[in-house]
Amino acid sequence: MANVLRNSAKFGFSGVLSQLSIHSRHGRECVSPCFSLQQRNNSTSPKIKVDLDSSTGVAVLRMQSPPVNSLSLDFLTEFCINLEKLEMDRSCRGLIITSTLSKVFSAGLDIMEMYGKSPERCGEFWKAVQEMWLKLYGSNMATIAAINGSSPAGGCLMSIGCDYRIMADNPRYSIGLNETQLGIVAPFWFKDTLVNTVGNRAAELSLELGLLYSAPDALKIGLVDQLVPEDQVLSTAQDTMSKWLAVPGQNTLSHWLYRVRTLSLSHTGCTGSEHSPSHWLYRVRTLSLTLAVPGQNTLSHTGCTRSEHSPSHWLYRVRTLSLTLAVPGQNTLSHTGCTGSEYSPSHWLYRVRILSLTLAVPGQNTLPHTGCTGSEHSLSHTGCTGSEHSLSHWLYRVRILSLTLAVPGQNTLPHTGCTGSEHSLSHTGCTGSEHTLPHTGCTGSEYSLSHWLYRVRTLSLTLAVPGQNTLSQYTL
Ligand SMILES: CCCCCCCCCCC/C=C/C(=O)SCCNC(=O)CCNC(=O)[C@H](O)C(C)(C)COP(=O)(O)OP(=O)(O)OC[C@H]1O[C@@H](n2cnc3c(N)ncnc32)[C@H](O)[C@@H]1OP(=O)(O)O
Repeated sequence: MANVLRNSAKFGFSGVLSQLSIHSRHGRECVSPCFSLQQRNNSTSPKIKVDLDSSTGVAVLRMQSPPVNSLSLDFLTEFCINLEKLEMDRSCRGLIITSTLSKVFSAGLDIMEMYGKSPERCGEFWKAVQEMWLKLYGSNMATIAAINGSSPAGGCLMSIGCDYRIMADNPRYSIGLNETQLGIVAPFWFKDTLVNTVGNRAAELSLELGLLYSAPDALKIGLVDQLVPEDQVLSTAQDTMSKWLAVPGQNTLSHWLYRVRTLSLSHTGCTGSEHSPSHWLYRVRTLSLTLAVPGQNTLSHTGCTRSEHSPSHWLYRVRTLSLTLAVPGQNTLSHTGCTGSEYSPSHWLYRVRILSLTLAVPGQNTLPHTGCTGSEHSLSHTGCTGSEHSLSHWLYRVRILSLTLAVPGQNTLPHTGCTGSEHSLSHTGCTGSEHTLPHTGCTGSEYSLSHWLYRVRTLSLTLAVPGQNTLSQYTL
């Protein structure tokens, strides 16, 4: 193990990944539909065993790949095939994932896959990792991880990709995204999933320090939901599953809406051109930010040359910052107008973020960071042209009006200066069917206004960026 990690470090993960980026530029396709699972599975001995109980509609997926259920390309391929089959089987409503090995749930990504492989193989492997997460996190089944052993890194990702986590109450077992400790950085979508699970601060600490939590500590921070004696992990998962399945429609709207944000902002819906969000998200977020090392040229596009921060510290923050501001098709941080040393990035980014969130006025070009040259943060910039409205007055009204009165398809926001159809749903910039309202199951007039407003509000807050496409929500 140590040798593997040493070799990986010697040859450099970043080298591998930059090779991968070149490969991606030419070969990247949509993750899900184009992913040729069948072609990749060369393994003969099954690494996954699935038992579906047709009376309960619950499947138990057992990982059985000694010594440690590491996530190799073969393993992931088999895992995804099985998941896909279950997903398509309408009789299956719940999925429990566990391990047949003693002491280990999964050791995470197979280190050997990240060492000395061709760019093509790296690309296949990395797609498979993403596919595993997308399928799990986007599953329509209720999913429970029955964690009966250690679950570091990719194993932890697999666990937090599930709806619920039950872990063996054994302090020798650990779980967490420890990549930083290995000298690599957890991709942003690992981070997003962790944030969704344990919250910002715990995720921040966890990622910067590369922490592995013992089972009791994992429970304390909410990384797992329940600890039970080791021999009861599976039975508890089965009991818990029956409760999940008793919730009407649990795996439809509420389940999905919560996840759609993470999924849509990540890299689902990869469909096209070089500047598609997926391309951008993958390359800029993962590559630039993962490979960024202060003092080296990788961060030069951010204008940041400071070396006083440790990489993990920096990477975590830069990643968050860039994710917040990145605008596809533009240079990530330059559009913030941060051109000199007078503002540290954190200073600037904090302000930009607050300003964007508070001053943005739908339908107007309120905070085009690119064009801000001086007086841009004055009140007039908000579109408020007279002294009769104080800033707080304006912001209060706009915010309330925007959120409360918006009725899709109508021009309910004149106060904001919107003059056309821009407050119809299309205003959200949804360009594909995946981000449209039907996605929520809401199809029109059968819903009352309050029903609608509730959904619109959630959707608007979640997806809508006036005048921009949905995925640039991270500009907020
Ligand atoms: C191609 C794309 C390149 C992208 C590069 C950029 C990177 C981007 C970021 C990627 C994010 C990474 C996510 C990951 O998951 S990285 C993997 C991290 N995993 C770990 O740190 C776990 C390491 N393992 C352990 O801690 C222990 O093994 C464990 C607690 C799981 C079990 O302990 P136990 O004592 O029971 O077993 P051993 O340690 O003795 O191990 C037994 C054998 O298994 C081998 N092993 C262990 N882990 C792995 C692994 N992850 N991959 C491959 N092999 C593994 C170990 O070497 C032992 O083998 P030998 O018996 O032959 O020595």
